[in-house]
Amino acid sequence: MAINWFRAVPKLRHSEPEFIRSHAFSLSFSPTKRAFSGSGRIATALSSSSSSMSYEKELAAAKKAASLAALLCQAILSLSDFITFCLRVDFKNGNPEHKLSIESASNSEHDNVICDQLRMQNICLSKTHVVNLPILLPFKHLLDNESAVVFVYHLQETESLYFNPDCSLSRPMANQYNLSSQVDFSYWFSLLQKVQKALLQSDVHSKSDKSPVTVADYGSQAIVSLVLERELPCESFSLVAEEDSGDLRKESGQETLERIKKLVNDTLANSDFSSVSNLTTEDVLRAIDNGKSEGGSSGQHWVLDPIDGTKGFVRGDQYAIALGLLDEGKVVLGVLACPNLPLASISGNNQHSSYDKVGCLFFATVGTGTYMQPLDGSYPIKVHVSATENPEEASFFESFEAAHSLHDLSSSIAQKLGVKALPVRIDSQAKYGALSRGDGAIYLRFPHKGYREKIWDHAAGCIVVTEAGGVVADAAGNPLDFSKGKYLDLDTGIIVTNQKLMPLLLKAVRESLEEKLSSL
Ligand SMILES: Nc1ncnc2c1ncn2[C@@H]1O[C@H](COP(=O)(O)O)[C@@H](OP(=O)(O)O)[C@H]1O
Ligand SMILES: [Mg+2]
Repeated sequence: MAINWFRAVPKLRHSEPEFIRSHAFSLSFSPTKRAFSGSGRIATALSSSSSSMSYEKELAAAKKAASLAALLCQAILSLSDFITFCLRVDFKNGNPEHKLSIESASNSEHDNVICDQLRMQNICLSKTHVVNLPILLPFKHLLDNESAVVFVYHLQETESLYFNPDCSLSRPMANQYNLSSQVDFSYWFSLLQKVQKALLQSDVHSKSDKSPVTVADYGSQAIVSLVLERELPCESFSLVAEEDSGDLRKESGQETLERIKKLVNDTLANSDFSSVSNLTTEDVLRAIDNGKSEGGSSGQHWVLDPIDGTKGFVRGDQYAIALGLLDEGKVVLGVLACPNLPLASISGNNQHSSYDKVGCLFFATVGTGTYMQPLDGSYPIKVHVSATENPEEASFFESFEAAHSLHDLSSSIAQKLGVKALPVRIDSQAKYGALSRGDGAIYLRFPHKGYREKIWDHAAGCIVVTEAGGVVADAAGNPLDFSKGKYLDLDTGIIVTNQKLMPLLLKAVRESLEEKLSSL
């Protein structure tokens, strides 16, 4: 037996990972632990190199797939015929009921509906106007709220205007437009009052079928599915992914489907996969539907969120293409492409970075650590979570969207820990990526009651953080269980930090949850 092993080694290094799992080491290789058991020189050598040897090829394929999908998403964001304008009003008190969000794509009904409504209000708000206007909006008076954030998009430009209760503008907008709190907002006040009325009267926000995010979501899923299938030909290819082709197969989905096909073909044509680029709509639909698997505790399953943080994507903020690999129910590989994440730290304490370089790829395989590589393809570096033992120095991450996580609860936990920095609120699993390189030390996620977390929202992020030395757990301190199908069965929430801070964090979480319960 030992001689057989010895002979198999050089061959296995270049052979299919499936072959390793199913045949050669059936007696000595544990698929669950991903390790070789046995004794002596050969077994030791094998066990020390087993994970990198087994997942090398999968990782290379996953990196290619995620990078290409990221390229596609960026291309979509830069297409003028998709995002002509998008006005979003978001209230800082975090109450989702008070949220008004309008996302629009040019040449679509949305623009026309909004423009018609505005015309009826005697406002001529052409696309050019929207682009050039720094929309100054003292929403405090308009909606009797604490403060508001307005986002105006055009092509790749994104401006964020922060209005304080005293109607002054927060930086950097004030600087950028050379404005000060002395500016007379009265003209804008009346204009925007009318705009808001018009927007509320229109029902555009319910018609989102042609939005760029739809095309990007499907396109990204199709690309990842095609690349993985091509790179890792294997009979039992299984993909658990967020989207399915149901809506695209309907009559109403045909225009969107054509757009997706074109973008997917264009993206592949400009890549190593140019030979796959003449896809028909049926090819695209089939690639999307590859993601119908349910996952589970046996075998291998790829887990994909084609655009995680869709709200951030539309806002022009953070989003991620997240790809994980489950093997016997455990996450063994993860890749996160974060096209908008600065290469420099985004911790609450980093006041100085200009964030001019963005786009990061994080990747990890079990037992080999986590790496971050700029999306432009330059060299990867090994990353580690923050080593801080002092919660006062730790800044923490949470969802940008208050509807996705209870900000009040996080704030109570942070207060108990003595965290001084303000929360860093960003969308998507970019939080896991940022945490893995030590930008902050804690990530807190407490969904509203009844919400069930999905595996594609955490699989890649989880291994990226754990391989960088962090711990990902539910609110009771249990590791996340990815073996139950599409959903994670969780105790209350998800908390992430380094090993030293975890006991303190768990204590603060327990106390805050008890207080919350007793106040009900
Ligand atoms: N009510 C809710 N509570 C918690 N998470 C939610 C939610 N509604 C949607 N989500 C999930 O939150 C993800 C985004 O996470 P984050 O808040 O960290 O950006 C979404 O991923 P998608 O954007 O891929 O749909 C979605 O799966
Ligand atoms: Mg998601």
